[in-house]
Amino acid sequence: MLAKHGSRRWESTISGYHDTPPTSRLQACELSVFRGERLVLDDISLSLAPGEAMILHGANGSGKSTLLRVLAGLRQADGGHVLWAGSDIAADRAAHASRVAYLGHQDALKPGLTLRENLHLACVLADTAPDEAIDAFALQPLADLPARLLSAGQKRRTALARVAVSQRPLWLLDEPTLGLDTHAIERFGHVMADHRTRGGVIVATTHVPLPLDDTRSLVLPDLAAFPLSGGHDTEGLSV
Ligand SMILES: Nc1ncnc2c1ncn2[C@@H]1O[C@H](COP(=O)(O)OP(=O)(O)OP(=O)(O)O)[C@@H](O)[C@H]1O
Repeated sequence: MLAKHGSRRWESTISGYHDTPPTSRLQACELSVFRGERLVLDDISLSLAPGEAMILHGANGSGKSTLLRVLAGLRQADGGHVLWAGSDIAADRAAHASRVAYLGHQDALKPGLTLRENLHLACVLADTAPDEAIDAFALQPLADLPARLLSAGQKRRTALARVAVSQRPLWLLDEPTLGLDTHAIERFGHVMADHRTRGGVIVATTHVPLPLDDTRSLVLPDLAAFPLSGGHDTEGLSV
């Protein structure tokens, strides 16, 4: 358990996140997104129940990061909707932001703050303590070093620890294992399994295998292979 006992977001008996009752579900319905003139996502639908995980596959440029950002509410789709528990996330963006832990390609650490200090704000927002996540990613010996002194893999572990302490039910992870060694990947697998056991949902992009069991998979076609007009003959994708 990564939350402090008695926190707002954690029920003290083994249970799950407060805002992921069994009826909560992430859904994307017929999403389409243009980047500039180019249609990048066309008619993408998905549906994930609490505890489920999905891996997004596809060639470079096929729109995996774009889809994650739309699911996070960081980018608006040009068509279609994203729903959480049946409600359009556009109806209350602040509420959606408070349930999402988003990790992009950048680790977004403050270089002058220590590892532990970098976790502090997420801990305050979630009313959690950092120690269990620090342990989960074997970061104890580094906890009081400024982030600027960490290696690439150590920074990535710290960014993943920040996701873990967030106590957010929806994890959207863009190539989360970038730079991780095999031990760190294994540890990350345990953290993801724990998240799912508590009803958390994961959508992750990756070009390498992730330590996740029983995942759904969505392969995005590379629409750059089609004319700029967006006129192409692929079927809409639905998972
Ligand atoms: N700011 C932008 N303006 C216009 N097009 C963009 C912009 N950013 C990205 N794109 C285009 O959007 C498409 C999808 O990019 P995206 O980053 O979502 O792909 P990806 O599948 O995550 O790629 P990768 O596997 O390389 O990380 C690409 O063709 C890219 O060139």
